[in-house]
Amino acid sequence: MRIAILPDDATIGKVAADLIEELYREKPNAVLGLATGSSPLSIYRELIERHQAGKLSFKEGKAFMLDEYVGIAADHPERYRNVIHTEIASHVDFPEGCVNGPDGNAEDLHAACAAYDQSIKDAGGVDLQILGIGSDGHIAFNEPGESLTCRTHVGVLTEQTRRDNARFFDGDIDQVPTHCVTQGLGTIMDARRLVLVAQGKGKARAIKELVEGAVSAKWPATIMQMHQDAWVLVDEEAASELELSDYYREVWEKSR
Ligand SMILES: N[C@@H]1[C@@H](O)[C@H](O)[C@@H](COP(=O)(O)O)O[C@@H]1O
Repeated sequence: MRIAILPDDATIGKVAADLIEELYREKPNAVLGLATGSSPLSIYRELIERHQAGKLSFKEGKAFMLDEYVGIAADHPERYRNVIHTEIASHVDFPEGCVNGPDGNAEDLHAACAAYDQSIKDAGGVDLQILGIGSDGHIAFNEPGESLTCRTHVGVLTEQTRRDNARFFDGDIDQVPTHCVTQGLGTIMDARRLVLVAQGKGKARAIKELVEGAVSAKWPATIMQMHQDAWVLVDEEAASELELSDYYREVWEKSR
């Protein structure tokens, strides 16, 4: 893994956006994997700025989202499809209909999950997947105990995740949906590059497990240790429990 301990969120956004800009320069029809949550917002701000400055275009691109709540109202601002529209898609130039997300309101959720995996395959796979991480080590909505190879599926959110996400639902855990549809860890691992970002003390334990823990379903993000091109971009607080942080800093400096 490439581990970067960076001074602040703005720098995390810049480093991740550099990777995405480089991708679209080399491959204008690249497929980008989009994540929700607060962690990727600095990346989206950078991408929008670069797009508005004429340096970056997604006009031949496609995007796939990671996950969605089940049963959330179509016009709910926290429906991930709406969040992605607000935070990034409406500000850049992906062609109409080219930003895809799993359907949490499908009549047959299992069929919709299988169809979603197929649509990612049909698009040629994800070139670069942006990821955040839950405080319990989940990526997308793959909670502890999930199969390390699963495909897009219906999942049950842990109480910790619902508590963490209650801040987006008037601080009321009862308003947070109990189920989700999510790309599986197997689906995510098929992306050609993974770029995970994390900020703040609340992510320190999950980052320690991700980078230095044993690969295990208890901490689903640890599966990234098995990926050949995984980047972990964190701030000082999120890196604060890493035992080998001095070494990671040295490697990062020497490999630039
Ligand atoms: N499903 C999302 C994840 O994709 C996200 O990475 C995580 C962290 O969120 P945040 O970045 O707001 O801390 O929580 C949510 O539950």
